[in-house]
Amino acid sequence: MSINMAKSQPMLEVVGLGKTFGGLAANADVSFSVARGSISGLIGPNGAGKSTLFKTILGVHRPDTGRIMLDGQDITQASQQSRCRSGLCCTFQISESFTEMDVRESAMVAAYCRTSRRSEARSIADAILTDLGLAARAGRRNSELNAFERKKAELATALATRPKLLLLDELFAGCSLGEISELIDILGRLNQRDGITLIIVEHVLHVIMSMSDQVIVLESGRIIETGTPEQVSTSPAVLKAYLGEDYNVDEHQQFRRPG
Ligand SMILES: Nc1ncnc2c1ncn2[C@@H]1O[C@H](COP(=O)(O)OP(=O)(O)OP(=O)(O)O)[C@@H](O)[C@H]1O
Repeated sequence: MSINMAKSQPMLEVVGLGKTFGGLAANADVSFSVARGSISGLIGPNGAGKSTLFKTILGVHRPDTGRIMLDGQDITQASQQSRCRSGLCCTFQISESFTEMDVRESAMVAAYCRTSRRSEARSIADAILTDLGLAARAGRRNSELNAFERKKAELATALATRPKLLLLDELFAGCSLGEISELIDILGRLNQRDGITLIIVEHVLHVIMSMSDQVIVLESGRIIETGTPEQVSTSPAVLKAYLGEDYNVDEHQQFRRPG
């Protein structure tokens, strides 16, 4: 494959993905693609199917229909570990088994996905902790961190796998305005400086609208709109999904809840 072809190839391509639980279609005929080096926002009302889609992309769920291509490689049947080695990772809450580890050890465990050498895993972990402003907490147990430090430790652990595509599930939830702005700076750096492609699921809509190159909107398991933040924020289908039939569009045609 020529270099130009590789560059134009999407980082992620999802085609006709479907996942049902019992009789409920949590995702139905979901198709979209994510450009290399871009930031995509995935939004939708509660129960729209966002987490199910993330989990299916990550290999937690097996889809009933459709396929998933990561950087040109079909990963539909791949294990979670193999997806991680192929460069797909998510931020996940530090589980019980990690709470008694220190911050550096958690990141080192993740770095072993890239190297079997302890010294190298340690230098990967330390470089990331320094970059995220967590170096001074490297020797602290995860259980000793405050909520925001815990989020950054989760991000550090995900980054230690050296992802090319990182899925972020509600990273901004519960953050103060100052913390939101710090996270936006960090994610911008990871995207612009390191070339990491990002997909962000978030209920904090102004974050999605300010950061994303494209926004994908799910409702009842199906994509109802894909476009730039501007296109999505004025889409009648999106307004109806969020606000119901009786929505009003303000004089700036902006997407916001009334009141
Ligand atoms: N493991 C499961 N077993 C059965 N039903 C499930 C399972 N996971 C999700 N669902 C159902 O699938 C639908 C989509 O759920 P999902 O969590 O993907 O939505 P969401 O958009 O992430 O919602 P939220 O914004 O509230 O987190 C919901 O009706 C949910 O109850």
